[in-house]
This record gives sequence, C-alpha cells and structure tokens, in this order.
Amino acid sequence: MSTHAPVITVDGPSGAGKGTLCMLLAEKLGWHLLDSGAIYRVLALAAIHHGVDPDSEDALVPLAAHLDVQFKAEGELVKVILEGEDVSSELRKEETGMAASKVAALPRVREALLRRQRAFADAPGLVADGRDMGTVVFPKAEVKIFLDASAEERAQRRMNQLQLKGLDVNFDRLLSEIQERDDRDRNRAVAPLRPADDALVLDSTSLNIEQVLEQALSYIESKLTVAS
Ligand SMILES: Nc1ncnc2c1ncn2[C@@H]1O[C@H](COP(=O)(O)OP(=O)(O)O)[C@@H](O)[C@H]1O
Ligand SMILES: Nc1ccn([C@@H]2O[C@H](COP(=O)(O)OP(=O)(O)O)[C@@H](O)[C@H]2O)c(=O)n1
Repeated sequence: MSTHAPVITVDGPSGAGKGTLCMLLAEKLGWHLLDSGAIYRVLALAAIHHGVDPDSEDALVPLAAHLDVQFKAEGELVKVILEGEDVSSELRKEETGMAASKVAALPRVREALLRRQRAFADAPGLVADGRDMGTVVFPKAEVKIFLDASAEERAQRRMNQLQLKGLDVNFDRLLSEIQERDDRDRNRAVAPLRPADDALVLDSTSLNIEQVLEQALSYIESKLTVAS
C-alpha cells in the first residue's frame, strides 16, 4: 500500500536562494530533498561526456531515460556520482547550468525525467527545488512557494558564492548569463518557469536567508499542521 507523502515545492530563477531554502527546510522538517536542477545538470554532463549533441532531442531522450546517477549525502554535502564518476564540482559550474537549460528546453527530455523526479516523494515528506515543481511535477503539492529576486541581486549572490570558492568572476558576464538562462527558462514551450496559480510569491531581493526561512516556515505552518 502506498502512503501519500506531503510535498513542498520551491520554484524560481537561478540565484534566488532556492537551494539554500530547500536545504534548511528539509533539515528542519526531516524531509527528503529533490534538487531537480541537478538532474538536468547531470544530463547535460552525460551528453558532453558521451559526445551527444545537446540539441538532438532524439539522442538525449534515451540518455535521460537511462541516466545512471546517484546522490550520496556526506554530512552537509551531497556527492553526485554519474556512471561511477564523482561530478560534484563540474556540476555546479556556470557553463553546466547553461548547458542544462538547453537540454531542459526539450519537451521529450522533460517527459523522460518526470517519473524519476516523482519517485522522490516519500514519507515523511519532500521538499522539491526547481522551475516546474509546483506547476508540472507536483501540481497537487500541499505547499507551493515561488522564490524570486532581482536579476542584479541574483548575479551579486552568485558572484559572492563563486568568489568564496576562489574563482575569478566578472559581474557583467554573470548578469548576462543569468538573464540569458532566465529568458530560455521563462519562454520555453514546455514547463516554462512561472509561479503556479496557488503559489506564494516571495521576493527575497531585500531579505536575508533567515528572513526568507522565517517567512517560508510561517506560510508552511499555515498550510500544514506537521510543520510546527
Ligand atoms: N536571501 C538571501 N540573501 C543573500 N544571499 C542569499 C540569500 N539566499 C541565498 N543566498 C546565497 O546566494 C547564493 C545562491 O543561492 P542558491 O540557494 O544556490 O540559489 P538557487 O538555488 O536559487 O540558484 C548562495 O551563495 C546563497 O548562500
Ligand atoms: N525543475 C527544473 C530544474 C532545473 N531546470 C533547468 O536546469 C537548469 C539548472 O537548474 P539549477 O536549479 O541547477 O540552477 P540554479 O538555479 O542553481 O542556477 C535551469 O536553468 C533550468 O533550465 C528545469 O528546467 N527544471
């Protein structure tokens, strides 16, 4: 007998703070975490490693359907293993995000990844991070949040994050890459980035991480009795 697991979806553009918020929520609630962007990133890397044309939907669909990926929690970090190889650091590169947004625009690729994402919904609950979690993957989720922030603030956050890793980054380039990815994600034909009709839209431009967490938790508590 399958039990229904409650789902909290957090969608929004790159750098809005989704990953940070989802990790804190999953930790606080003791729920599972789905980083759906990581799946699209892994697929983009698999295509690059196998020399598959990232524009060829026909070649990408079987790769998506048979993607051999494991997410291994190691303390606070999640190691991502693709076909036995640790791709964790390659995964977070900006160029991987850009390649992911290209493969993610292909309808049959999205379809091939649906079941894999839905399988993450398990007791006691799931926090799902992405672009279409509340609109397509979990349309009946109990709680939906759309986390936003201005493109400039998101580019600044990404720049700080990359600088902390010791990388040399240029703000204007980062901003234009974020805008290019936003445009592609918002204007694609299937599962475009947009808030679900029943989502709380939270603009984090002038909120710090604690304030975002506080507002999200108070909304979750108003929707779910288990969140107290
Ligand atoms: N409200 C916030 N204010 C300032 N920085 C934030 C906030 N939320 C997240 N960050 C930082 O911004 C960067 C991007 O956040 P992340 O959670 O990776 O965004 P996303 O998953 O939406 O791309 C991280 O370095 C994170 O620590
Ligand atoms: N549910 C999702 C998650 C990510 N994606 C795509 O995957 C890319 C990378 O997603 P990500 O969440 O890892 O990116 P960041 O927000 O961390 O920059 C996005 O730009 C989207 O094009 C998607 O189409 N649908």
